[in-house]
Amino acid sequence: MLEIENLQTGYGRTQVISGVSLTIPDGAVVSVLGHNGAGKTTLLRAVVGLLKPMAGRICLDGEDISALPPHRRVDRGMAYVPQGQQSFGQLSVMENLQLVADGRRNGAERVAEALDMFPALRPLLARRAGLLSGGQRQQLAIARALITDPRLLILDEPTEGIQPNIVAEIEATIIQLSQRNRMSILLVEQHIGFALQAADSYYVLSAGRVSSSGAGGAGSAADVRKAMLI
Ligand SMILES: Nc1ncnc2c1ncn2[C@@H]1O[C@H](COP(=O)(O)OP(=O)(O)OP(=O)(O)O)[C@@H](O)[C@H]1O
Repeated sequence: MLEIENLQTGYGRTQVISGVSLTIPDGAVVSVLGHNGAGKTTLLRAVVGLLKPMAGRICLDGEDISALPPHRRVDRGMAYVPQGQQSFGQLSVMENLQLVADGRRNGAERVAEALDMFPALRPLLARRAGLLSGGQRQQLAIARALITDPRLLILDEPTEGIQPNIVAEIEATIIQLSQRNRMSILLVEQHIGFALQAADSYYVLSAGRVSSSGAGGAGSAADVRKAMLI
């Protein structure tokens, strides 16, 4: 579904990603691991079109989308949930969902389906998003992305700073989206255990390059720790 070929990108003249190649097959979960500052978020920003490639290509279903702006990539089935559980704090949970659903075909249905993935949000629909816990806000952020009916869901550290019981719910939902809904998922994740449990394959980024990659599953943890020198 997505092929990144020898991607180089960064900020201004500063190159952060120095030749990354990565493949996400249809319906697969691909985890990207790496230390702080390795370039994980920068890679995701390039995939969704918020950063231009300095070199290399990004292909979706065989088509080079490197020059497409972010909204055209969303039209083609990409959804991006950035780090930090972003939502409109002054608006209610329902209003946050409605904002994405408005003007979309089957908007109401899509909201209901997103809430089915995160039933814990149902009793909170009237609450201001700014009053939610970090974990609830993350669930809302992913639910908003699901309303766009993505084929490729891109998640930046969805479990960062979240209490363990909600981490488990988010993890279960991600695995369910991939296994039941056949959604492809690109996941940046700090928890090596979850990143590998959920993943069909993994890539470790070090200083903007892939230092290790392989099949997902708990059996790869030793290789990942070695690549990350931990
Ligand atoms: N807007 C920016 N302008 C200039 N440099 C940036 C910008 N954002 C990030 N960087 C630099 O790019 C490098 C990679 O940052 P990035 O956020 O992609 O890393 P990361 O692997 O996602 O780290 P973390 O786990 O801390 O989120 C870092 O050296 C960072 O300082």
